[in-house]
Amino acid sequence: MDARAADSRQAARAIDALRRGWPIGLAGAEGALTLLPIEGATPASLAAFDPDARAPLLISASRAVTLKLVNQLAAADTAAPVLIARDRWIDGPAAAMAIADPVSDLATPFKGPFRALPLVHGDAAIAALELARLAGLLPAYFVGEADAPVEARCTVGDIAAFSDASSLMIAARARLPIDAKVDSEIIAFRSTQDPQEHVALILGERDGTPPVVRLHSECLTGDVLGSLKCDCGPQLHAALHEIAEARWGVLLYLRQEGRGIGLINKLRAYQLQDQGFDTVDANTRLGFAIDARDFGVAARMLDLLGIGQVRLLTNNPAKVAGLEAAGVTVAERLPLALPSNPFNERYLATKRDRTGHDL
Ligand SMILES: Nc1nc2c(ncn2[C@@H]2O[C@H](COP(=O)(O)OP(=O)(O)OP(=O)(O)O)[C@@H](O)[C@H]2O)c(=O)[nH]1
Ligand SMILES: [Zn+2]
Repeated sequence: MDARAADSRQAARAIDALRRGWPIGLAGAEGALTLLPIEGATPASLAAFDPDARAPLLISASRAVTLKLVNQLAAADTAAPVLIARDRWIDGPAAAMAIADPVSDLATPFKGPFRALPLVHGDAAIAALELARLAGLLPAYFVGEADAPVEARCTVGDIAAFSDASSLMIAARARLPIDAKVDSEIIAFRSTQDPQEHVALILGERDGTPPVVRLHSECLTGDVLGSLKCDCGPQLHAALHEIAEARWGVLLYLRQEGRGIGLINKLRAYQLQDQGFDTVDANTRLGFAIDARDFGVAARMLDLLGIGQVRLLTNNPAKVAGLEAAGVTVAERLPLALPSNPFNERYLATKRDRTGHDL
């Protein structure tokens, strides 16, 4: 690996390339990988990347479990990404997509046989899956020859630098009377890395007491469209009204759609839920963490607002732990539970039973 300092711009370029379906190089301490994302690959882009049709596939460990590949791996390797040999039946992007995308398993139940290969450059492989998440893609790649053409090159360190919230700054603020409280101000944040613009709403007049704070993760379907599959929309409005009734408080609107996997992957998770999997298993089957959010960004926003202590509106112990780990004192946890409906009953039960929500 080259010894230059970590540069988040290289990760930003790599993410942009992946979104466009372009190949990238990714270097780790153990060596470099040349990668073409399976999602977005075309017969032409694959032929340019891998003219001899030899490039193996890199997939997540949990996807390998579903594909019954783990029995070919050493027990110690079951959490690591998995390389699959490019056997003849994997004859193009469509066959590879059937391997990458669990949503299509019902349509293409007979796949294989698979041959697992020893994983090379493990740290780069793990970072590659993280980069796919940041790009909103399925975590799956063709792994090409070292001299295959690439559009961007980054390192494992660049990706870590990209996710560092310390460059987040306040970019603009304005008075914003809202339905829940006329006396409110909106503050938008920007970082030099991540283009996501997080937002804070401050309701009421700041006094010396810890504010009531809600960390709300973006949910386009629930917040905007009134989806009944989750509790996000009603929670957002209930939180704003609770904060409005407190002495003062803050709502952080965090651009962490789908618990950090992005809108498109969340909709894939919804399709898996329609096939019978719950919200936890749907994420895992896609190859993602159950919750990919990083609440360090929320801590940084609070810090920029001069808030060190909060009364946190949540049922999620991971939010309390995440804020505390990042240096924010959670003086009190206030519950925020709303009535269920027939469409989100199972989702709420899963949060209670499998992710430790206090519901
Ligand atoms: N991946 C995935 N994300 C979902 C699903 N349903 C809702 N979400 C996302 O989950 C996030 C909502 O979580 P929050 O309401 O902030 O928090 P929480 O973890 O439920 O904890 P509380 O503070 O107790 O509400 C949003 O980003 C939604 O888009 C799902 O089935 N799959
Ligand atoms: Zn939601």
